[in-house]
Amino acid sequence: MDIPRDLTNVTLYERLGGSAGVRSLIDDIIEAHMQNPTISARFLPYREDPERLETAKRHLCDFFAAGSGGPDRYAGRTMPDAHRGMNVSEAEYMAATDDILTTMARHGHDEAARQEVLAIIWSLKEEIIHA
Ligand code: HEM
Repeated sequence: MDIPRDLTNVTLYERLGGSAGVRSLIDDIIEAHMQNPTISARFLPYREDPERLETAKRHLCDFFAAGSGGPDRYAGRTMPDAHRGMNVSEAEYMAATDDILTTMARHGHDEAARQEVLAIIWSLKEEIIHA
């Protein structure tokens, strides 16, 4: 007999495709940041420093995974610490958010998943801008 699958028990992390899904999202989100005129200047220098880029991507993956119900522990800095001194503006925050949601849509993630991620990002706004 088929046991009906209760979709409400599927974590956001699983719906994002687990570790591999999150990694491919982060790769494409960072690429989008590098091509977004509002924030590219913040991210393009990382092209010249692949090791630093990889560390930042690893932290971003862990952060995303830990925040969406995955098994990973986040070992990066807190949001105010990571963005301190950058003086990130509201427009930059909106541009980054837009890249994240657009990339999720391109990866086929539905409205519900995008809304959940948006809610998390929104809750962090005050910790990121003008930190
Ligand atoms: C939209 C919500 C955002 C989230 C959830 C977020 C999250 C993160 C996380 C988890 C890290 C890794 C911290 C670490 O390596 O210890 C990070 C690093 C970074 N973030 Fe954000 N961020 C956001 C928005 C922004 C914006 C708007 C900018 C600039 C326009 C920005 C610029 C950076 C940079 C340059 C780093 C790398 C710092 C470094 O390697 O020294 N972030 N962010």
